[in-house]
Amino acid sequence: MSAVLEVSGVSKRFGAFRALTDVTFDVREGETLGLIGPNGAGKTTLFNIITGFLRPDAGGLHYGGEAIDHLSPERRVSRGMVRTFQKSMVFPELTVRENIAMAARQRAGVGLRWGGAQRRLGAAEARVHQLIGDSGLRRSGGERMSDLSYGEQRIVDLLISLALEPRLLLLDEPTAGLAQEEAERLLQIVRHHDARTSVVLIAHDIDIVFGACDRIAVLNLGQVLCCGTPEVVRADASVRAAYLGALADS
Ligand SMILES: Nc1ncnc2c1ncn2[C@@H]1O[C@H](COP(=O)(O)OP(=O)(O)OP(=O)(O)O)[C@@H](O)[C@H]1O
Repeated sequence: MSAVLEVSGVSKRFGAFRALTDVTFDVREGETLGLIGPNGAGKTTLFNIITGFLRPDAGGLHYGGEAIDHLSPERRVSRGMVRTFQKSMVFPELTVRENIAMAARQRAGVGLRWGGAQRRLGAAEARVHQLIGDSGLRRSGGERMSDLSYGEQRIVDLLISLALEPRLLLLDEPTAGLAQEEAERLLQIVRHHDARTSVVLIAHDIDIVFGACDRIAVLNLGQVLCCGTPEVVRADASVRAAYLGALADS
């Protein structure tokens, strides 16, 4: 399996504080990679570097085989890198369908070019319909976002991201604050994502990460302790010592 993203020797300081030190790992085509670590381990800082909001002090990134360190966040998005934030980004006054449709139309390029606009609009609408239907939301799409539960809004956040048909989807704590059933539904959507999309998932809930991810990278104090399959990570002595001691009992 080839790598869609390669992070090589990335380091980042904030003043004298080392937030990341020599971080190296890759994200492979179509996989879901979990990114875990205690509070302050550097997970969000790493997302900020991958998406271009922060520049590393050392090291670099390759995306689709190309160095992207010089690319702005906007250029990275236009190449299929999509990120969700810990806070919901929907428009509360618009309906579920309208929120997702904005993303689907942007992806389809509707409104940017005249030629074939009608066909692209039709394809975008079909995509919205399919995403809502496959989501298990039990909503028609005509409801205003503000009338949905918090958990349902987070699921729509994910559908908006998927409507952009990302090549690399970066999910920052998408299940935080969700009831168990909603978290499982959201992860089911992630698991059944388009096989061409690679996902990096930050989550604090160990059961969620071990259940949903093909591989897991463990950060601790800004360093990668281990990166491998759930079985490899679960068996790693340094991970157990630093972070997953509780796993020994599970
Ligand atoms: N802009 C900044 N200036 C100074 N320190 C920062 C800045 N951004 C992050 N840090 C520090 O870097 C460390 C890593 O933060 P980061 O948010 O990346 O961790 P995290 O693993 O995402 O934590 P959490 O799980 O709590 O979200 C923390 O100690 C944080 O206080």
